[in-house]
Formats: sequence, structure tokens, C-alpha cells
Amino acid sequence: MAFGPSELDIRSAGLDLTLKPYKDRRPIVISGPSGVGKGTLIARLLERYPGTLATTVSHTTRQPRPGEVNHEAYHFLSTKEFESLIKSNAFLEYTFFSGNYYGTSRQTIKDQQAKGKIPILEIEMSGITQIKQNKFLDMRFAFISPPSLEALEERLNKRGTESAKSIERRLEQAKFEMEHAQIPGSHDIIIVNKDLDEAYRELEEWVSGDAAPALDTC
Ligand SMILES: Nc1ncnc2c1ncn2[C@@H]1O[C@H](COP(=O)(O)OP(=O)(O)OP(=O)(O)O)[C@@H](O)[C@H]1O
Repeated sequence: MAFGPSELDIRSAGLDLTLKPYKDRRPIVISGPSGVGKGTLIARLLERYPGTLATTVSHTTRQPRPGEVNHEAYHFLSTKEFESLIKSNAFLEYTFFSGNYYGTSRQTIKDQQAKGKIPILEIEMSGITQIKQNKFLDMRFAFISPPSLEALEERLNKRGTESAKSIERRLEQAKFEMEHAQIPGSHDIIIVNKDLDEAYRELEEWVSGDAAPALDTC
């Protein structure tokens, strides 16, 4: 009995098995409280579908951290340069947080689309409000929710990247974001990340267009 080539054979032959003819090729916006698992879920999607999906690189005026490479982690630039880009309407959304600007340029999305990829953006709440105010932008929005604030606190503690004060601030913000996410129309789908594998499956189905619309409120 003949078997077809394995995924490994195809990859090593330089072919990409992961090109998926998604029905919906609009940019995908993922949001949710800090520590909920957005980065983890997006990393899985990108690993599974490198030929179809791609993240975008944001701009920031903050200093690079050790190991962060310019144009990979972020496009690092001066405040003057950032403000000049704001004036020229280069950003889809931007925010000023903790003394620094952060923003997503229109160009970074175009760059990925020009390569035939569907951009995936991780954007916080105020950025989503800015995007939604622009009726020319057609994107889809997923909110990742923790099963509870207690579970979120545990994840942030376990991750070990934040001080107690920072965790407290993030939990306050999380409460606000979770309430906001309940407003009809604020997201196309809410995925509760309780079990990571289940949350991933739900996200993957929605991203690839195989899922039925999860909310009838949109
Ligand atoms: N379903 C889950 N159950 C338990 N732990 C999880 C789950 N999903 C993710 N985690 C863990 O929670 C922590 C936070 O995840 P991650 O860094 O992906 O969150 P994030 O939403 O990207 O956070 P931030 O916005 O701060 O970057 C990580 O240590 C991750 O391994």
C-alpha cells in the first residue's frame, strides 16, 4: 500500500503544507487581559500555519530590552519620529503608555498582505476602539478571556514577569476589559482560555472560518 509524503518530507522539499485557503482573509485582532494566554495561542497558530498567518511588527519609542532586535521585536524610533508618523496618519492605532508611544502602522499590515499572509495583531482595548471608529477598516476581533480573575492572577504569578504592584494593576484593568467585552458588538468571538488545547482549537476553527459565529450579539 502506497503512502503519501509525510509533513516532514513536504517541508524538507521546501513546500508549505500550512497554506490554508481561508474563507475570511481579513486581518485578525486578538485582545484580552494581560496574562490570559494571547501570546501563547498566537504562537501556536503561527507555528501551525506559517505560510498563511503572520504577526505584525509594532512601533515604539521605548528603549529596546537586551536581546530585542530592531524591526523584529519592534520598530524602535524616537518620540519626534513617532509624532511625525502620527501627523501623517501612518497608524491604525497608537497609545501612550508609561511614558512611551506604541502603535501599529498601516504599512506593517500591508507588508504582510503583500506577501499573501493574513495579519494577526495583538491589540489592547483602546487600540480596538480606534480601529472600530474607522469605518474603512475591515478586521475581525477575538477576545480571549480567563475563566476567572483568580485564574488570571495565578497565571501572572506563575509567569513571574511582573511585580506584585504590576499584577494588581493588570488585574484591575482585566476586570474592566472583561466587562467591556460583554458589550454587544465589541468582539466577534469570546474564547475562554481555561484549557489551553480547547481554547486553541476554538481559536483555530474561528480563524480558519470553520466555526459557526459564536455570538449572536454581533
Ligand atoms: N489555559 C492555560 N492554563 C494555564 N496557563 C496558561 C494557559 N494559557 C496560557 N497560560 C500561561 O499563562 C501565562 C501567560 O500567557 P501569555 O504570556 O501567553 O499571556 P498574554 O495574554 O500574551 O500576556 P501579555 O498581554 O502580558 O503579554 C504563560 O505562562 C502561559 O504559559
